[in-house]
Amino acid sequence: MNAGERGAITTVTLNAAIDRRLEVSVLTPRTVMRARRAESTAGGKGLNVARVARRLGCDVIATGFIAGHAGSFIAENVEQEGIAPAFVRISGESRSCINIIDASGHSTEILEPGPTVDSGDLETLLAVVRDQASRSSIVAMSGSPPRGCPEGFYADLIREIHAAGALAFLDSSSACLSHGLQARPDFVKPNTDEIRDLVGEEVSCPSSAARAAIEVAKKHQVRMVVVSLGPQGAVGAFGGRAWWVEAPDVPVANTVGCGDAFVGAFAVEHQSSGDPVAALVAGVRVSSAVAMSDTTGSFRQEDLDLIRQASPAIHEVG
Ligand SMILES: O=P(O)(O)OC[C@@]1(O)O[C@H](CO)[C@@H](O)[C@@H]1O
Repeated sequence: MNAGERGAITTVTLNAAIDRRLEVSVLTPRTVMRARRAESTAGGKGLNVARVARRLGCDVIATGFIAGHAGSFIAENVEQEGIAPAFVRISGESRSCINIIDASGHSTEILEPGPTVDSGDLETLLAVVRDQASRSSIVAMSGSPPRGCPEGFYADLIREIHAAGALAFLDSSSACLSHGLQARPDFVKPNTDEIRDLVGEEVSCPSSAARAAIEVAKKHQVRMVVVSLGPQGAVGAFGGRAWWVEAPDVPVANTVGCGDAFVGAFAVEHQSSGDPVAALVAGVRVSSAVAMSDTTGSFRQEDLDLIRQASPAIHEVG
């Protein structure tokens, strides 16, 4: 099978979750609060990536660990979205991630630890990823690891993905990111704190992000390094050059899952055009549309259509 026949994008969510979004008027610690609205979606970063890539028309396979009744909810929710589930079932119960939004739009997140994996679970997932990578153009791995998962596991997955001939995208942090970089993923998306830790210099604006992204790309031989700058947009370093795409000015309802939406949209555009700058534009546009929607890691087509009407603001920087 050559790369052109690999239609799908596979996402890996090591610690899948039920994302619970609760709306309250005022968040008051040490009191009893009643939520005005509550919503549950399949979450953990990789499943937000999967949902967005599917909504953009791509064939998507979702793998990772799920457990218990919560795991069944996650698998059903994913299937309803038209995503092919290829999860590994483990013992215990998948976690819930709580996002409390108050009337001023501020978000407070509480993330449960989730179940513990053992070496047999990890071996099973490696085999599933090896198999799915052979029919995918891109395997996108996102999020924090569950308990019991070694920090170098993403690096093991990257080696399997490359051996199967697919591109490896990694969106994680701390030790998982630094270990993962040693296996040379094709794409990473550190935030400003994470890239500051990698280069040892403050990153606060597009030009400092561009310098840092070029340095990380060169040092770790990563083809695509993107730094998310929140409301300022994103900077991407590709082939020794860097571009900044400004985010459009939109009314923000819920920012949880915007970074994941960026990865989903970047992957879909990269798969179809192979152009990382076009993928950077797609990522910024779709993550802005996701910020406009109440639902975590999802967007309304009319918001995206409106954003797409304006020409993107792209600048070469660095
Ligand atoms: O613990 P992780 O996997 O790093 O993050 C989990 C999480 O906060 O990330 C997503 C938003 O990016 C949410 O869907 C989810 O609850």
